[in-house]
Amino acid sequence: MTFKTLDDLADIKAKRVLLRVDLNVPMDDAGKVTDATRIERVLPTIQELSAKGAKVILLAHFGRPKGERVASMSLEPVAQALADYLLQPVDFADDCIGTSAEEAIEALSEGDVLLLENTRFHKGEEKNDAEFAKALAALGDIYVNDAFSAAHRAHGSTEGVARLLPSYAGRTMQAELEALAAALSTPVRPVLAVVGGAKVSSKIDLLENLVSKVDMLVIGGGMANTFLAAQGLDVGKSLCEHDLADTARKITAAAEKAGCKIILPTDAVVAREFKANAASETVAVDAVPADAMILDAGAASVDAVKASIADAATLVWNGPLGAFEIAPFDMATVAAARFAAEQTTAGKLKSVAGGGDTVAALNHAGAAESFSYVSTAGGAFLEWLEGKELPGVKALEI
Ligand SMILES: Nc1ncnc2c1ncn2[C@@H]1O[C@H](COP(=O)(O)OP(=O)(O)OP(=O)(O)O)[C@@H](O)[C@H]1O
Ligand SMILES: O=C(O)[C@H](O)COP(=O)(O)O
Repeated sequence: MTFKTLDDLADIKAKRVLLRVDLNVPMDDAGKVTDATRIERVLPTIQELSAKGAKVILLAHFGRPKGERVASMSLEPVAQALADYLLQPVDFADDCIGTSAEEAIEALSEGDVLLLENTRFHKGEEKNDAEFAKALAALGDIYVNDAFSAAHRAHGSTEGVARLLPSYAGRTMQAELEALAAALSTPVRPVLAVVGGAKVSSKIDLLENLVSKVDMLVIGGGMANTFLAAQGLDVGKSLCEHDLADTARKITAAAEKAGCKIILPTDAVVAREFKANAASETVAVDAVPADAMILDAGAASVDAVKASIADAATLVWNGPLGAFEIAPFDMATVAAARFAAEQTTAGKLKSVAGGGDTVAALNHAGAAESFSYVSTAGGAFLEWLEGKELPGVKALEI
C-alpha cells in the first residue's frame, strides 16, 4: 500500500494541520498518566510539523464515552502531560468541533500545538458520520494520521476526515507499519500468540482467524474467563462475557481444525475486592468461589505460559494476563514478560508486543527494552496480524 508521508509535504508554514494521534493512555484515578509510551511515540511528528511552522491541531479519543460528554474521559489532563514531554505549551479546546475549536485554532501562531477534546464525545465519531467528518475537515488544511493504534476503527477522525483533506501518514504510523512488516511478514515458526486483557468483545472475533495463522495461542486475562465459562466452569464474579460462549466454542473448534494448540489457565488467583493488596488465594479454575473474581493466573498456569514461550520462535502478545495495575495481581504478566525478554536477549525468540496497557505492563516488568519490537497498537495490531485492511491506513492510500 502506498501513501504520502511527511516527506511529501512541501510548504506547511502557517497551514492548519489536523493531526490524529492516539492519546488513549493508561491513567490513574487522580488523572495522572501512568505510562507515556503513546505520548512519546507521537512526539517526532508533532515536533516536525511544529518546526516547519504548521499550526498543529491534535485530534484524539480517550476511553469509550459512547457519544456522551463524560468528565472522567476528558483529554484535558493529557494536554498537560503532552506539554511536559514536548517541552512546549499545548493549548486545549473543550470541544473538537464548533465554536470553541474554531476560536482556539484562530488564536494559534505558527508552530503552536493545540489538543481538541475527546472526539468520542460526539456520536458522529464512531458512526463515521459525514456531517461530523465535514465539521472536522473544516478546521484544517491538511490531515496527518499518526494513530496506527486506532487505525482499525473506521471513525470520523481516523477515516472520514482523511477522505476530505489532502492526507498523509505521520512518522509513527509509517514506522509501525514498517516495523511490523519487517518483524512478522514471514515469521519463524513455531509462532505463539498471547492474547489477554479486558476488551473481550472487541477482540474475541479476531481469534478465529488468528488460530489459522499461529501454532499456539495462550488465552489469558479477562479473555480466558470467557473461554473457561464456555467450558461450563463457574468463574464467579470475574470479568466475563457469558453471551460470547458460542463464539469461544467456535474458536476452540477452529483451533483444533487448524492444528493450533490453545493454552488456557488451569489455576487462578482470586480475590473478593478489586483493590491493591486485597486478600487473595490461588485456586484451580474449576474451584473459583461464587463470590470471588479471577484477577491473575496462578503459578501452574504461568509455568505453562513459560513453557509455550520456550517452545516458540516468534511471540506476538496483546493483553495482560491479569489485572497487573494492582499488586499482587501483576505476578503472571510480569513473570511471562521477563521470561520472554530473557529468551529474546538469548537470541532464542523474536518477541513483538502491542497495546496501551500491554506496553505499560512490559514497562512495569522492566521487560519492554528487551523485546524485539513494542507496538503502541493492541486491537489494530491483532487486526494487522490477521491480514485485515485497516480503514485508517486504507484511507491514506494514494
Ligand atoms: N482477570 C482480569 N480481570 C479484570 N481485568 C483484567 C484481567 N486481566 C487483565 N485485565 C485488564 O485488562 C486491561 C488491558 O486490556 P486491553 O484489552 O485494553 O489491553 P491493551 O494492551 O490496552 O490493548 P488495546 O491497546 O487494544 O487497548 C488491563 O487494564 C488489565 O487490568
Ligand atoms: O487502546 C487502543 O487500542 C486504541 O486507542 C483504540 O481504542 P478502542 O479499542 O477503544 O477503539
